[in-house]
Amino acid sequence: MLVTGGAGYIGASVASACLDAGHTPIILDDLSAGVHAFTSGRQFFAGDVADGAVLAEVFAAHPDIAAVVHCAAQAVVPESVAHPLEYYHSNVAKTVELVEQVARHGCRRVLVSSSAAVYGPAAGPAVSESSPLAPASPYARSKVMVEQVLADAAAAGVLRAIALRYFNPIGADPKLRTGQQAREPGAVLGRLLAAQRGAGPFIIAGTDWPTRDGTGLRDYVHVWDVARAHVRALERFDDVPSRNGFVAVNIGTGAGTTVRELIRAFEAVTGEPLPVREGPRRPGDVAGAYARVDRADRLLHWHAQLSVSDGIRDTLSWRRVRDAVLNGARRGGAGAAKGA
Ligand SMILES: O=c1ccn([C@@H]2O[C@H](COP(=O)(O)OP(=O)(O)O[C@H]3O[C@H](CO)[C@H](O)[C@H](O)[C@H]3O)[C@@H](O)[C@H]2O)c(=O)[nH]1
Repeated sequence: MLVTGGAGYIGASVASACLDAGHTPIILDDLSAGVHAFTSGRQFFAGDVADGAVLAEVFAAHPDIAAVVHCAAQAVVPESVAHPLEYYHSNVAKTVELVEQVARHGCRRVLVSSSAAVYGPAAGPAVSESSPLAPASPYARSKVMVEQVLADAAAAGVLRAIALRYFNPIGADPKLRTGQQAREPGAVLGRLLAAQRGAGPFIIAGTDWPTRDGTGLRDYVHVWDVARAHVRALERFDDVPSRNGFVAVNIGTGAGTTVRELIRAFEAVTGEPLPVREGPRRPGDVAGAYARVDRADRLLHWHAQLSVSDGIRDTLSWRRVRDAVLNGARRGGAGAAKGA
């Protein structure tokens, strides 16, 4: 299968999970956010998902591509607020181009990255796929639009599509082939890592949320479970019932973790107390939600197997090898991909 964004955090994990399951991923990535080291030993085409010439080259070399896993996207919420047109162009317009091209090359299965960000804050705390959509940023709206584009194309018989709505992915490939590209990602686990290495206390962003301990609640799902969900969806693609050829599926653990619980889990994994301070809410933040995951279970025969502690442990392990992997000095852990 073709994996767009296959040199990024999630796409590279998907490519690894495909390899481990015996499916050869073909990676298409423009390396704007992805890293070249994650394509090491894998079939890789450098280019834009909307570039017809590159896609023609990909399909000429691999006419048997049965499905496209479309992970390439811009995904930084504040950046999307500052540069909405860039986000709609990259995420929506280029998806339209990609889908037209791949259908022209005879490939009619698309698995696309979507996000829990499509749901409104009022949908929580447990959100199912039929909870109301109320995307709160250009990034989130671009994901809703991508789903709509695919649903309409599916209804017209152009293709069939499955959208996976990820909750909060954490962790790294347990074999440490890939992980977060950034040294200290902006999301909460990156802030915990920064506090652990002495960059000042971790600030809890709000203690007056309507949750069991007053702190924000999220459904942290291990990126390897997320990657496995893609493999399941690809393997079951033609058996997944859908309305008019399109279906959206939540990818989460089905359980919420508060910030205080996350801190305790982090301290349990490291065995050290973490410097923590209570602070105000972040602007635009929400209390949060967790996924209802019965549809993933029913349609994909998938459920998360790894815990939040596993995600923390793999994040810490990844931090130790990250520089060596990105510099090409280390090609993942045991069982790293050999040339595909
Ligand atoms: O220093 C911090 C950072 C985060 N938090 C809390 O940790 C939880 C998780 O925060 P994240 O920023 O990790 O996750 P969000 O769900 O808020 O945001 C994530 O999902 C968004 C889409 O919904 C975007 O993709 C965003 O980039 C990504 O981080 C929240 O309760 C937040 O308030 C803190 O207490 N302190």
